[in-house]
Amino acid sequence: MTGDERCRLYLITPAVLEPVAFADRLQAALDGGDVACLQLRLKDVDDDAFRRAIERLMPIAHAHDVPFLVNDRPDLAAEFGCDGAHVGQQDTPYAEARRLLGPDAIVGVTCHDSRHLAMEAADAGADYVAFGAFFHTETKPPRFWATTELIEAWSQVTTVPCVAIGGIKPDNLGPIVQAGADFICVVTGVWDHPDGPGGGVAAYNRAIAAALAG
Ligand SMILES: Cc1ncc(COP(=O)(O)OP(=O)(O)O)c(N)n1
Ligand SMILES: Cc1nc(C(=O)O)sc1CCOP(=O)(O)O
Repeated sequence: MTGDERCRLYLITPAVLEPVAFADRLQAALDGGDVACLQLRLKDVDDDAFRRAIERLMPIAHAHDVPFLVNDRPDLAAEFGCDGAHVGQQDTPYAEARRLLGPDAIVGVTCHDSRHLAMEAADAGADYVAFGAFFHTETKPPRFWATTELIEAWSQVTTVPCVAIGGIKPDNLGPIVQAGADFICVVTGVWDHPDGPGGGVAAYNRAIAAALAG
C-alpha cells in the first residue's frame, strides 16, 4: 500500500460474519474491481472465530492480489502470516504491533480528526494513517469528525498515505478524493449495495475515477 498511486478503495468486512457463507460475498466483491486492501474487522467474537475467518478469507484476498489486514489483533495477524494489521488508539500500541509483525508488514493507525496523532503514528513508522468519520454512519456511530481540510493539510506535509473512513458513499466521496485522500475506506456501502458487493466495488471505483478526472 503506497500513497504514490491514484486514490484506491480500501474494504473492511462486516463486523459479524459466518466465514463459509461470507466467502461467496467476498469473492463477488473482489471480482467487482480494484480493491487496494481488505481488513478483517470482527467484533464480539472469540479467538477461534477470528482464526476460522482468517483461514477461510485470507486465501480469497490473496487470490485477487489483495493484502489482508486484521483489525485490533496484530498477534493473530502475526500467527497467520497476514499482510498486516490496523490498530486504533485504544488497541495494541503501534510499536508493539510492529514488533509482532516485523518490518515488512503493513501497519495502519486510527487517527480520528487529529493531525497530531497522525504525525505521531507516521513518525513512528506507520504505513498509513486513518482519518474519520467524514459522515454519519450506523456502522460505528462517530465520536470524531474529520474534514477535507485535514486531508489537504496532511497531503501537503507528508507522503505517508492517508485513509478516509466513515459514511463514505459513491455520491459523497468526490471532495475527499479531490482533497488528496489516498484510500477511501468502506464497510456498508459495498456489503449493502443494491447490486451486490461486486456492484458496490464497481460503483466506488467509478466514483473515484470520476472525482480524479473532474
Ligand atoms: C482503515 C481504518 N480506519 C479506522 C478504523 C477504526 O479503528 P478503531 O478506532 O480501532 O475502531 P474499531 O475498528 O476497532 O471499531 C479501522 N478499523 N480501519
Ligand atoms: C470502522 C469505522 N471507523 C470509523 C472511524 O471514524 O474511525 S468509521 C467506521 C465505520 C465505517 O463504516 P461505513 O463505511 O459503513 O460507514
